[in-house]
Amino acid sequence: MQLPRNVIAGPGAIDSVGGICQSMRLKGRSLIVTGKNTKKIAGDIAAESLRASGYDVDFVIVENATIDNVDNAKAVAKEVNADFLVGVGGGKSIDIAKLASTQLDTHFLSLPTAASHDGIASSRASIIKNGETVSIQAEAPLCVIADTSIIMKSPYRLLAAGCGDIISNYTAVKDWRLASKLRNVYISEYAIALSEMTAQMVLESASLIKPGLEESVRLVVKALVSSSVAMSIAGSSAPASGSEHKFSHVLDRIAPKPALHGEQCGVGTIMMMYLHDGDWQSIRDALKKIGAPTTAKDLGIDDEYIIRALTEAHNVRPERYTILGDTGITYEAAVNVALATKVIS
Ligand SMILES: NC(=O)C1=CN([C@@H]2O[C@H](COP(=O)(O)OP(=O)(O)OC[C@H]3O[C@@H](n4cnc5c(N)ncnc54)[C@H](OP(=O)(O)O)[C@@H]3O)[C@@H](O)[C@H]2O)C=CC1
Ligand SMILES: O=C(CO)COP(=O)(O)O
Ligand SMILES: [Zn+2]
Repeated sequence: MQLPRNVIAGPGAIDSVGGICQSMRLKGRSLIVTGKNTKKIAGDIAAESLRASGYDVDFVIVENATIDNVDNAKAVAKEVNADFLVGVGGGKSIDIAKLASTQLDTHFLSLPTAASHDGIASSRASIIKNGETVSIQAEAPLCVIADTSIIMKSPYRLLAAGCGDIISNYTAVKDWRLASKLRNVYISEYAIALSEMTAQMVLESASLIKPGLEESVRLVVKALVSSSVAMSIAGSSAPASGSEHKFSHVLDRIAPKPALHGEQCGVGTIMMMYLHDGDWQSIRDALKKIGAPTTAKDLGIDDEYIIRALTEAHNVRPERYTILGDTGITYEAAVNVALATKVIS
């Protein structure tokens, strides 16, 4: 069970990165893995704090979480003799730093700049390999430093997406339980309890989650960490990634302009909860209250891609059994699901 040693969340936390690294007895050179926007928003601040504590700092700017970009980050780390990596940004930057550091057998710190996904503290990395998103076992961050002032200032859309990623735990757990009954797949009741509790917390607090509220940020950041820990307890993303994530991963591949990961997972959860004969309306109502997408139109994705992603989702990670089964959903049935749940009209 891989868990972070420290999780520090609060306003201005990023200014203490250097001191925190010293307190954990990290030495030498650091490589910051960040995006083009997040370098300016947080990467440069982290670098200043690291340099003030005597660390050398280099940067690698990344975009998509592909295996090539992981390899490139490793090459740069070797070139600059980095002793540890710091992922600063959204899920992609953090996942690249997470897998690169694991494969380099060195430490990494996770500095999320948005509460947009639940990989901030997990020991899993979601990486695109041969066009498909695969979930790879990595090492959990040594430390998570979530600066709630930076996260507060991030576009609210990112926070709403993070809520979608957490609410998706509902169908992920239902799929995992189904896999256990039909395929005797190992499940962890601890991981399930934590994963479901986290989703329930967000669902029940939906009316408190609003733009510009520090309390909303704290609530969602804590939930994202809990969801991450559930994956680490399970040693797999299964408690947080089921049929709804398969749907999102197909959209990432086929949609001309995919939406955010958590947004797509939220919409996928509405439809997969319908397939599970669960209370999809409460899921939809909560996402609407939070201001997260509930329809294809909200996602900015044409109906045809929603239907295609539904019919192809079962092909993603076929070893992970879900409500979609081995042969998936037919075209007509996919249209019915999307219409019944008002995802398309
Ligand atoms: N490993 C795991 O357990 C998990 C992994 N994931 C993965 O995480 C990814 C989704 O993460 P997500 O964060 O949605 O996607 P991204 O990392 O692509 O971030 C989305 C966008 O938000 C920008 N951004 C981030 N923070 C800020 C900020 N404070 N202000 C302004 N813009 C900001 C990023 O900027 P920039 O361009 O600079 O990066 C990027 O353009 C997917 O690849 C998914 O598979 C999701 C859940 C779990
Ligand atoms: O996004 C995740 C959990 O929210 C990770 O899931 P995957 O293993 O499907 O990439
Ligand atoms: Zn997710």
